Amino acid sequence: MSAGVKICGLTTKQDIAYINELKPKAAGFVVGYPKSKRNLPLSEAELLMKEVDQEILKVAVTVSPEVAFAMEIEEAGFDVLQIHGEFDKRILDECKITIWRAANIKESLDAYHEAMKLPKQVKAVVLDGANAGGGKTFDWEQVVSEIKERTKLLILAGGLNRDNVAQGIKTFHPDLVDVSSGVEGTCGKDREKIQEFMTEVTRNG
Ligand SMILES: O=C(O)c1ccccc1NCC(=O)[C@H](O)[C@H](O)COP(=O)(O)O
Repeated sequence: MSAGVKICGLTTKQDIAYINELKPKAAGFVVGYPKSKRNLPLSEAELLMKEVDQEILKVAVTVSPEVAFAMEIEEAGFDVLQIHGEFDKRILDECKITIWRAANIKESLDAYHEAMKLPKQVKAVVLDGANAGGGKTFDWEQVVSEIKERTKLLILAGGLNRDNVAQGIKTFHPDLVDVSSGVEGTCGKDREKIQEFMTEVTRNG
């Protein structure tokens, strides 16, 4: 079966229209991280998220969230909370929401190995470039040669685009591929780029 696609960093009604037409598996909204050009206040992300078709997973993506913010995200109705940066484990006690833990690959793979050991509520590990949403790949060959343990779903992210996603799938056999920069135009997401990316994924399993 083909890898699913997550289109991340949605910010406009136009982006939502593309997603509802092209139907990736998941749609991501960056919240609580004003340093990002894709950041939205939670209330705005919630309004857009409610416009996303029912069958598409709605993912709130954030960095080092406090427990109270994780609770707000859950209450807003997102399906998944994707956590970059620090992970306060008390979130697991206070929230029931499915968590995807991001491992931003800088030098070591420690973050990946730690993420794989987390409790079952953490359903997936997102292998991402050094900087979230940075549009840059990491050293795939080096990383895949060091990954043995795989007890959760694997999501490949970081610098993917229509030209390299086939190789990424061949290298990691991920459950999902996650893209943001690679499907952007000058102003938000680009419909043609999303479509071409999704076609490549379908073609390459
Ligand atoms: O997109 C951001 O600016 C961002 C900021 C903080 C945390 C996560 C963020 N993005 C997450 C993603 O878009 C993806 O999970 C992933 O990093 C892929 O991004 P890209 O390399 O741009 O395709």
